[in-house]
Amino acid sequence: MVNIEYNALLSEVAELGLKNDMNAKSKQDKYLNITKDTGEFLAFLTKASNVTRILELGTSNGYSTLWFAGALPENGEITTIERCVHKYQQALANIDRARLKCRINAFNGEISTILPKLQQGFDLIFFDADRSIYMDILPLAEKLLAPNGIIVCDNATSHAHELTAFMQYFSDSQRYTTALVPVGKGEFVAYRNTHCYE
Ligand SMILES: C[S@@+](CC[C@H](N)C(=O)[O-])C[C@H]1O[C@@H](n2cnc3c(N)ncnc32)[C@H](O)[C@@H]1O
Repeated sequence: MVNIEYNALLSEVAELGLKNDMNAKSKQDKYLNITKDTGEFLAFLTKASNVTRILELGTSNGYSTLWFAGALPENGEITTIERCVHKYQQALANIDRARLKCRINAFNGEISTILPKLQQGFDLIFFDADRSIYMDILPLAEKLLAPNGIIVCDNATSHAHELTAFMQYFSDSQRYTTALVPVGKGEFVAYRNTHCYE
């Protein structure tokens, strides 16, 4: 898909997301998409860091998946996990429309159940799901992260109080270089310095 059509698709998915969230009866029904400038930041990070394997926790309707996938090279792949069937199906439909060349492995299920089944070596792991499980799944996520891999966590300023322990874990570790990027709802990034799986 050429750039101009791809941008139009991204705008359409974002707009439908906003409309959906305005009419949603509960938080579970909301798509809660990343902001457009967050998408631009994620695409920039993917390209500038030569990322080829991405793991996304929290697909929703696939808006952030499309930002990542559009920035991946043809041999790239993104694995994304969503537990809500309706959102997962919506994501599949959006991904289908994008006619992407890279591989997209979309899973419908619980993050904690699916993570142990994945192959190690993700260059980037994006956290955008239920924040209360992040500390529990951290050991599994670290196992899956490639040497010199990057962790990105959304809502780092909008819900900073819920992410204190998570961000502190990386900031206190010699093995990571971290930054809080003031884009969208706040993107916390942690770069793994060394070649170690612990
Ligand atoms: C903030 S939304 C993700 C938005 C998406 N990244 C985007 O920007 O388009 C969080 C999603 O994670 C899903 N989710 C939350 N906790 C989960 C879990 N433990 N396992 C699987 N999916 C989960 C929710 O159903 C919700 O759709």
